[in-house]
Amino acid sequence: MNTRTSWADLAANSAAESTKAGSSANNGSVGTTSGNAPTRPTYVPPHLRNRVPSSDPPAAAYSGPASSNDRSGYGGGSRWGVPRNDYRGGYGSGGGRGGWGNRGGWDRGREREVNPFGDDDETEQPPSEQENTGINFDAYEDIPVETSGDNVPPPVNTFAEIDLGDALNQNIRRCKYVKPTPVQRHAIPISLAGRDLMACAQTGSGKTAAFCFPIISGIMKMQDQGAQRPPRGARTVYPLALILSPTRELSMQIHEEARKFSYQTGVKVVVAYGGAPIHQQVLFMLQPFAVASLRELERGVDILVATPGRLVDLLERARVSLQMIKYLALDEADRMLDMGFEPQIRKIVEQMDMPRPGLRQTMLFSATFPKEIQRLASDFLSTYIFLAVGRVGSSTDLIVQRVEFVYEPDKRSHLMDLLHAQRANGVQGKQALTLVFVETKKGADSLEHWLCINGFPATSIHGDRSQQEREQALRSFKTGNTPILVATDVAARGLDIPHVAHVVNFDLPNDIDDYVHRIGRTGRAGNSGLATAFFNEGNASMARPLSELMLEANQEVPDWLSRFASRASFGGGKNRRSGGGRFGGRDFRRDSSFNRSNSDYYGGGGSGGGYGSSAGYGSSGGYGGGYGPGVTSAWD
Ligand SMILES: Nc1ncnc2c1ncn2[C@@H]1O[C@H](COP(=O)(O)OP(=O)(O)OP(=O)(O)O)[C@@H](O)[C@H]1O
Repeated sequence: MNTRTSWADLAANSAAESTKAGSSANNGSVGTTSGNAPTRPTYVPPHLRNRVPSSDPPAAAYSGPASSNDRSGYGGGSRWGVPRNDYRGGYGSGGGRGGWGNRGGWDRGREREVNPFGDDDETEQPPSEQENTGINFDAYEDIPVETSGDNVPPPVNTFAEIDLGDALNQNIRRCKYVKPTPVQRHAIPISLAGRDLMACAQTGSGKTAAFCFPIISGIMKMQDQGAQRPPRGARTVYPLALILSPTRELSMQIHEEARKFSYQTGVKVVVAYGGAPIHQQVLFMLQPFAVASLRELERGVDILVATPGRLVDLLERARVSLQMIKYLALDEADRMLDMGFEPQIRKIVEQMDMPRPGLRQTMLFSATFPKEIQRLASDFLSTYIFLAVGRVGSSTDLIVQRVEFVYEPDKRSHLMDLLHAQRANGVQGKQALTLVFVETKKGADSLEHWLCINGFPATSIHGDRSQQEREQALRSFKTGNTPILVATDVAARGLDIPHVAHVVNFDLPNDIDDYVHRIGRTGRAGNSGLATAFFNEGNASMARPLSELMLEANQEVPDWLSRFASRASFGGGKNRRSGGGRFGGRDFRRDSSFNRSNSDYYGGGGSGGGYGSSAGYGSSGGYGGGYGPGVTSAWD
């Protein structure tokens, strides 16, 4: 149960944490202090922002700390010309242009590995259980867990109980992970036992490590057993594991995490993701950077982290072969299998040279898993275990949720009121990190502009921004240089940004699962957070799923929303609650209406078919669309 405080207090508390944690990064930064508008010498309006000067050189395969004028005419992610202080030393670039890169991992010439922890002096201090590990374990003590499938391996309580290998265990300690989170307690033994897995667990509950640890540990074991690897330097590379995610930023984040977990294990992790808009990309593929990065990749990859579009491109150009894949992980698996991505995923998994289910191990993870998507996903799995941790498809009750009725034309001034109050309650006048979701890219640009001219340093992330702008915006937000990030759904899933105090759904999404992922950018790893949604008649179809979700998460549902919910006709395609709207998400194999043919879904493996069937998926725009006419998908 939440200890309720006002939203401003919550935001202020979180800002206090932010201040502590981010003080070095923020040191002297412009735009986060006091209520006055910052000095903005070089503001560039949104319509000029994507004009990348043609003289802008291709990014190098490695870049150290950059100077402040290397970005398209404006300095910080804020576009205010704020001096940049948000580069992490030693961070391999991969360029801002997408493409490839082992981002700072291996010095491939000499096979010397850059320490991703920056603790080269090796004075390792094992953290005590009291020490702040980023996870508030008490919040997870009584979390409900449900598993189904044959012979489910028992969960563990500690990392020590699992044979992950010394090097990986040391990295877990370096990450200050004292004990496994609930999803890790269950998922890691299942995966180590070689079983396929479909796992649902709440946002921010540690799913990345849950799929990375077994993969890294498995590859280490293969190395110990002297497994044959293809020769390095070949034009085609043969990764042993593939991790797919829907956005570039999420792929980069998974890569960074995986690189930490695999430090000094001998396991090599490389990321490949989409980059600039297609016309620039074609041009860019001819640039030396692309060639250099491909060469880098040719020096070896064990785990390839990728977005689907870029991977298809690489497969078609025969730069990557999936023949040797032993592990396939789909993060945000329900998104990866919805209308937008499903054909690409089928191509990668079924139509290229990847080993069949049963010959590889497949792990699907998400916080939401609608039954229709579970059914689709079963095509990719063999005799799998379904794991549900927490109220799946639900939000965590660590997030205080507010819904406010705001007419469309009043949204901006209402947002302004929230931000002013938040600033007044903030720590030392600092703005708490606030993530504002809007529906369209244009809407993001225009709100960002409006916030900036009204004294709130903001930046934005959406699909029309270049990759380097997107990365820069994220950095600028993380460091607090621009403590407001206006985003489309491209930032809704997976991004782990510490100290986000407040998520504002300026425009509510059309899909309740998207709402769950969006608000999950706060209240992560056991910390509290606040989510405010602006609701009006245009969101009537969300009234019912939203009020149900809030009730489930012990939130106060305003009377007016309940009235909307009782009026709203329900049963529309998009707002089915994940897993059937009850605790645990539900294994679709247990639902007789999904088992019409009486085939043995517990047997998994290829019997699932049924895409486009009368189960409802694929009809009326299908699940997970949510983009109105003229709105292009925010996804990569
Ligand atoms: N065992 C652990 N101990 C302490 N911190 C952990 C542990 N496992 C993960 N974390 C931290 O918890 C945070 C959230 O983890 P992660 O990003 O994997 O969540 P997630 O479940 O994938 O969220 P989402 O559904 O939003 O993608 C990260 O900062 C991660 O480093």
